[in-house]
Amino acid sequence: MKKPPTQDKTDIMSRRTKQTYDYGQKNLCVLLDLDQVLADFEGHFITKFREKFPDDRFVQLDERKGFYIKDQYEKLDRNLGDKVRAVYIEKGFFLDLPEIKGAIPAAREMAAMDGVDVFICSSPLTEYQNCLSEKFEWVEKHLGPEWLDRIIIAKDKTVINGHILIDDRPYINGSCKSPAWKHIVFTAHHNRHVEGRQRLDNWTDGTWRDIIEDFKKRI
Ligand SMILES: O=c1ccn([C@@H]2O[C@H](COP(=O)(O)O)[C@@H](O)[C@H]2O)c(=O)[nH]1
Ligand SMILES: [Mg+2]
Repeated sequence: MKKPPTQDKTDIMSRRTKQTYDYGQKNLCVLLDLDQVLADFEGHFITKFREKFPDDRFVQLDERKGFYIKDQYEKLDRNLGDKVRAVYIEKGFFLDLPEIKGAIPAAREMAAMDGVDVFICSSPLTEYQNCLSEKFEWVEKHLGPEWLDRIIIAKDKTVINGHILIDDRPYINGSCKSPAWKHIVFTAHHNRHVEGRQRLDNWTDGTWRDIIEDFKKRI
């Protein structure tokens, strides 16, 4: 465990988070996914897809099934896969994602809670050219520049340390077979068929506070 700093309060890491030092207490480390947890990827996708391809078939939100939109559209028509991709790799797509209702005030309140550190943990598209910088811009625009130091970009979230990962992707696999975090599934249309998982359904009914308080007691 890290030793407490001697006197240098300008140490950059101690400014970034309510850092856990070896004072015999521990902060709960919460990892928040970005797309479909803080930012409405699916809703924005449909709007943009219908604008760009008004004559094509599309999948209504309440008919979504499976994590990747592209996979479901390709089942409708195999030519739709490239059109789906064209929508979300376009410049501005990630920057213009609307907020998931209540996510921003909840993230701010969570980060201000005693004994809680919050990070944003997001996977980039492999076609990262617009997506990567726009994820940072989105966080700066919606949460503020002080949150830029809390962004973790990882293709493989299983190797990231933390106590809780709140993420809409129902199955998160990677090279670490027993990740440090407990996965709380953030409910989305595409994952509502998945059973037997601890969930957070929304940011508006206050249940996120109960989850955080419960985990604070367990660490
Ligand atoms: O249908 C799709 C296609 C791509 N994505 C992308 O996957 C990652 C997931 O990111 P998280 O921040 O971990 O949610 C991201 O690059 C999306 O653009 C998707 O979510 N759905
Ligand atoms: Mg997501």
